[in-house]
Amino acid sequence: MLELVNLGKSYGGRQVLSGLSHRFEAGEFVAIMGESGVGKSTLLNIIAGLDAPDSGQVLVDGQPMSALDDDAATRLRRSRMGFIFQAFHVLPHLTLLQNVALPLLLNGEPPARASSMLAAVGLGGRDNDFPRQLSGGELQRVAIARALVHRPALLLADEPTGNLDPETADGILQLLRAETRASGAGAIMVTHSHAAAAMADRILVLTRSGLKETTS
Ligand SMILES: Nc1ncnc2c1ncn2[C@@H]1O[C@H](COP(=O)(O)OP(=O)(O)OP(=O)(O)O)[C@@H](O)[C@H]1O
Repeated sequence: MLELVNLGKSYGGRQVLSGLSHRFEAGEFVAIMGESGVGKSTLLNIIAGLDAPDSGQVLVDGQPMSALDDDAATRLRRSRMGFIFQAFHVLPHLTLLQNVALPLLLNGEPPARASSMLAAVGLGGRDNDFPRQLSGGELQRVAIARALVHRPALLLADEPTGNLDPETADGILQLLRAETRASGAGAIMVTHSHAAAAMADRILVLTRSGLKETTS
């Protein structure tokens, strides 16, 4: 469903991605690992359409993202993708419930599932709290609930368990797996954690020469 064709990206004359091609199948859970600074977040941002490649294409269901106008790209992201970013982008003036319900509201769907998603990430009963009342790990769990609430076809996650203790991280990873399996969603998860990567269907390592499959 998602294909990267010959992607190139540089910042200020420094080449980060070069000639990167890869095909992700629908419904597979893929972990991307690699050295700090190699371009993992850059790649995820390009897939998410938040950053543009200098060259090459991102194809979604065979269609180049670059061929979509801004409205169509926004609709595609909003309805088909879920995002968990390193900076959680939780909106401070909305309650936790309102934050999690946002993707449903933007897609014109009833917000019924938002409260149960908060409970699923261990924040049951805190619907009316505000983000300022939460720890970093709790905020991350709100971001995870929001990324999954509209059952996206593709989940993009940048270090989704980076701020969590090992036990909470394990619970969240199991939730990510269960939710994506239940809805047939694919996931691309950038992580430095071998424990997190171990639950993926495939582990890819990003190096200067591209994405390489690994068995460990
Ligand atoms: N907006 C930007 N402007 C300039 N340089 C950038 C920008 N975004 C990323 N870079 C540079 O691109 C390189 C790759 O960054 P990126 O965040 O993608 O790496 P990463 O593999 O995700 O690293 P980490 O594992 O440390 O999070 C880095 O050298 C970074 O400084």
